[in-house]
Amino acid sequence: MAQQSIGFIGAGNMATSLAGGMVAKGIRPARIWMSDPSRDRLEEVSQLHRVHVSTENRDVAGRVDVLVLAVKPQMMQAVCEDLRDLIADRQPLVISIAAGVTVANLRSWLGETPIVRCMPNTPSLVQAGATGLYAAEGVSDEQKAMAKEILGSVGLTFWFAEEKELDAVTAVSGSGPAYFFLLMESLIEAAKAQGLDPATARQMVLQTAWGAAQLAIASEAGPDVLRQQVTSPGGTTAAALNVFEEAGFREQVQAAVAAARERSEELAG
Ligand SMILES: NC(=O)C1=CN([C@@H]2O[C@H](COP(=O)(O)OP(=O)(O)OC[C@H]3O[C@@H](n4cnc5c(N)ncnc54)[C@H](OP(=O)(O)O)[C@@H]3O)[C@@H](O)[C@H]2O)C=CC1
Ligand SMILES: O=C(O)[C@@H]1CCC=N1
Repeated sequence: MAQQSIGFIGAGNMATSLAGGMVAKGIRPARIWMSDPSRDRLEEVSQLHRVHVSTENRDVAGRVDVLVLAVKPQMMQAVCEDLRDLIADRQPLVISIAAGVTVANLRSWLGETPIVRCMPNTPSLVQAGATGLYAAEGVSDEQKAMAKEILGSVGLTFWFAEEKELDAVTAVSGSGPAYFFLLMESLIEAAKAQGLDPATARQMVLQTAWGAAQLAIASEAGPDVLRQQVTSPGGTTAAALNVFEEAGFREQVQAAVAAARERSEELAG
């Protein structure tokens, strides 16, 4: 990977997942900077990943080649406007990971600079991320390659030609890990309710989730076929799946993803 320095504005869950994943992948921590108002948080991140930290966003934005904006969407305007003069001078590649915040929003707050919007997810921490990317007009091929290299160091990357598509990406892969974690939580609770001890319940559920994902990735067959292979006619799986189907599980997933997409659109303001 090239030797550009990378700065994160905001050292929250997603930024630390990305930075931690990048360091674990072999990117030198000395190339990574992070800023956040919380000294405690920065101390924790620097202990864990050995990256440079600062409580001053301008200190980070003034020294890096690639600036990753990783604050909550609601904070983005104030954060960008504070950096506007530095951005005008330095013209770094800006990568925003914020849900819903559009290139038009970012341009109006930051001024002219190359902008890539992306939607990563927290499994990036273990190099198992999935990131959707969209390059605004004016981003060079070299800058696109740089963005792909950074996000690609922590998982799979997918380019989208239309910015609007990122709302669907947010609802599917951005928020998606939480849907699977909810299923894991619920299955652990159910296992405990059936009398398994908590530690065993947790391990068995996580191994089952990991195994199912690995099998689905490795297999040519789709998840529908793999589901059928588990489901013996008149057996236990059929009894469980009937409960899910009767409760409208599929419709609930459709509605949940539509709600996430709608929220992503609302965040654009
Ligand atoms: N979490 C996820 O799975 C994903 C999140 N995202 C996007 O990533 C962004 C961050 O989300 P997430 O990591 O979950 O949120 P967090 O709240 O965990 O992280 C945001 C961080 O920014 C800090 N912060 C607040 N104000 C400022 C400021 N003025 N300057 C610098 N840092 C500041 C916050 O500090 P404090 O807590 O003290 O306010 C917090 O540490 C969002 O825009 C979200 O849409 C995208 C994909 C997935
Ligand atoms: O919940 C959120 O808004 C962010 C975006 C995708 C995942 N977390």
